[in-house]
Amino acid sequence: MQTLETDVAVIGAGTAGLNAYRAARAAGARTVLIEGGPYGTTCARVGCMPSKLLIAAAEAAHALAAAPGFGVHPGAVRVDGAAVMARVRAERDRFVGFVLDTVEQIPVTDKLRGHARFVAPDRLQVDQHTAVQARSVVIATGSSPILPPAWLAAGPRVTGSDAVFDWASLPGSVAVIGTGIIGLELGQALQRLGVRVALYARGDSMAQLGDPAVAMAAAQALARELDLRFHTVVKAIAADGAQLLVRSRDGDGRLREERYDQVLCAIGRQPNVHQLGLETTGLTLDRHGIPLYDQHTMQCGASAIFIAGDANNERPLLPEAVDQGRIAGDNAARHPRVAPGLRRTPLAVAFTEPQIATAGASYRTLCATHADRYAIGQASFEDQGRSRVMRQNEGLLRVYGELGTGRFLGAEMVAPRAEHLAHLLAWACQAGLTVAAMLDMPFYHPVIEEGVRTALRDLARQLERGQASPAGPVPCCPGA
Ligand SMILES: Cc1cc2nc3c(=O)[nH]c(=O)nc-3n(C[C@H](O)[C@H](O)[C@H](O)COP(=O)(O)OP(=O)(O)OC[C@H]3O[C@@H](n4cnc5c(N)ncnc54)[C@H](O)[C@@H]3O)c2cc1C
Ligand SMILES: NC(=O)c1ccc[n+]([C@@H]2O[C@H](COP(=O)([O-])OP(=O)(O)OC[C@H]3O[C@@H](n4cnc5c(N)ncnc54)[C@H](O)[C@@H]3O)[C@@H](O)[C@H]2O)c1
Repeated sequence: MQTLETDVAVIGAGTAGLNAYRAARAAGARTVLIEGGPYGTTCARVGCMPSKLLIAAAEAAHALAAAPGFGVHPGAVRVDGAAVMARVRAERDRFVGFVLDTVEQIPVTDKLRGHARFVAPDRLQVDQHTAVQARSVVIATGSSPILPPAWLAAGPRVTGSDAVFDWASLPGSVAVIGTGIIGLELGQALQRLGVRVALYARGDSMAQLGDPAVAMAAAQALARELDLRFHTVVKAIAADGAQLLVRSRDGDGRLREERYDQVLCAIGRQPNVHQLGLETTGLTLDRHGIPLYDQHTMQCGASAIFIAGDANNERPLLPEAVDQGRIAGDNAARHPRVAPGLRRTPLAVAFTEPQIATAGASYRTLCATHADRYAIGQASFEDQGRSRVMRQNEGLLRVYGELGTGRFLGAEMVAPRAEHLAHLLAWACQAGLTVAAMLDMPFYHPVIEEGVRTALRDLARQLERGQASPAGPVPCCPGA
């Protein structure tokens, strides 16, 4: 057993960990980066990038399927599943390669392989080979898919999303459990690539949406092409020859048994904090076992331990892992002189079609923080000019503004090209613009952004009237 002394130890060489490492080094600290799994990051290996590669293939197939609506007839479309998956893997490997190059450039003496766990607040045990004595520690251990053992017992055809990107070809049928971002993105992509897909949702939530009106619009839009089973509980999964038998019960109590080639379990991810020996640190944990921490410094209590990225479950998204990792690494190096870092306006995009996006304060947050002190404006995309031109005229945008000040607070939407609308709105939010100031901005024609203007005009009217919502009291019931 060797002992290693350092200023900062970073646990996890994912996106948050790599950024923490760089920031700590830039602040002049001796830093050790500890990785227990493969290098390459979740984003590049099994997250953002391979999922968007699969979605890109699905968009190509969908564009052909939608072409006759414009009078364009491409002929018989054939999806070569093996070729689709080969491209996903090849491009994925290329993205992973860039990360591996970065890791390769880190001095060997700064890298340690193995799983780390605390044995004291300032001491880590890495596998059985190294004890690390550190002035500060950054926890950047990421998250893992939740996979119920009872479902996994049905065999290797029950998987989380990680396994999808290693499929050699496309299966004939997939049951997707969960209508969070992963379930919807992958479920729709597979369906568009010709796979028979059914999505099981125990409630009626849609991705990250909290606004019931937008969630309903999203459900309506996606149900046009997807077999969405709301209020349906998966009771059991069993092996059935080469297939899987899925037993479910719907909201009316009806039992169903159906066969699929694969089950994709997308019921959420949990932070990797439970095998870390946190009980030896004296940190106060929340009810999920995550240390309490300051969202501006990433510091856990008054300790020299910092937590960043999916590990803290605050906003488990790539840009957040970057920012939080940087803040945590910088403060770990400077401890005890920690300082708040830049936390940006929340922004999240689900790459479904239509896309689902949230920017600024979410509906659920406003219900908690603003109660009846905010108004809602909205715009439907059904008759929106440019959306109709593109035959993508579906969706709903709801924008929120503060009564009294007229300040723009946030938005939830299901809309064509929502990734761009959400950026626009998040920037306005972070700049602290009022709704009136936003309406003074230029809008071209014909563009989807004109839908934003329609919603903002509606919001301006509601703010003018001093009303909490266009249709009476705002139904503040998260998940409704
Ligand atoms: C299918 C999918 C699609 C996604 N799409 C998007 C998207 O489009 N846009 C977006 O913004 N976000 C997306 N995300 C989320 C994004 O990928 C994550 O938020 C981000 O990668 C988290 O980075 P991280 O550094 O916190 O964790 P990771 O990159 O997972 O890094 C954690 C590292 O810690 C290591 N580790 C864990 N425990 C220990 C230990 N005890 N000792 C040593 N090492 C340890 C792990 O091996 C891992 O390498 C997606 C996620 C998934 C799963
Ligand atoms: N485009 C993106 O930015 C993107 C894409 C993919 C993933 N991600 C990140 O990954 C995280 C994890 O995604 P996710 O979709 O796995 O989790 P999620 O938490 O977003 O959604 C999980 C869903 O599964 C449902 N669920 C839970 N238990 C269930 C059960 N027993 N049966 C049926 N449904 C059940 C939940 O109600 C929820 O709707 C996301 O929160 C997001 O931060 C982001």
